[in-house]
Amino acid sequence: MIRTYNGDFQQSQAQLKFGVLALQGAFQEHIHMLQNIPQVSSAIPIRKAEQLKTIDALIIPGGESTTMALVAERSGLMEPLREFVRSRRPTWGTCAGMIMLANEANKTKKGGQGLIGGLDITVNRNQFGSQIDSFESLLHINHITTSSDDLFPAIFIRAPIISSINSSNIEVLARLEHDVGETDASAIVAVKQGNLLGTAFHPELTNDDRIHRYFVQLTQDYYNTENERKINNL
Ligand SMILES: NC(=O)CC[C@H](N)C(=O)O
Repeated sequence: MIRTYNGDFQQSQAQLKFGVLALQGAFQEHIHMLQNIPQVSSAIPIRKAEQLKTIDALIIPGGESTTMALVAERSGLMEPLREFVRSRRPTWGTCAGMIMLANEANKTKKGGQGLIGGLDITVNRNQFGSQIDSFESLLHINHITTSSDDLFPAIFIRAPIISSINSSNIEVLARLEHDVGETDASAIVAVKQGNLLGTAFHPELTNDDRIHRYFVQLTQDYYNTENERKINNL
């Protein structure tokens, strides 16, 4: 028997509740992907701070990080989102979502833009400029792909890159692998730091749910360990 986060005993697997920030951008696609994963009991759009208390893990989708930050600030969500990340609950940002999770962003709008923070990285917004707005690339991703036969189809749309890693706790999960315009093949496009994930691309726009499954597994492992720790301390 597994004890879930809220202390209930379940017969089989932990049933995890996921939220997807739904202020703007590609949130519906994430919700659909999550709903098809067995350990996920619910995947709901998050628009209010109170809803954050009801979920075990969060995805921040792609879209436009400046708009997302503005709406989050207006809805009183910015500080609760920071608190969610500080509480160590698993959080994954894709594209604009990764920008929101970065501690530092370059090429921000005039006067800067609000960030949730948590990932000790610097991101360059709109790295590929208008010349290469969108492209698809097959990537090796740590923990996700195992050989050159099962690479991940990564869709980049006005994407950022991770221009600097500012902590030894960051694990690089993926690099571009091919030069794209002026951007070198070594550019970092996916990272992990504890329970935080950041991907510069859009896995929810593919048919490949391996990163979603990985995120769900990471969430399940985290709560299993937490519960064991709590039970041992009883
Ligand atoms: N597809 C995306 O999420 C684009 C990100 C967008 N360029 C931003 O800066 O927020």
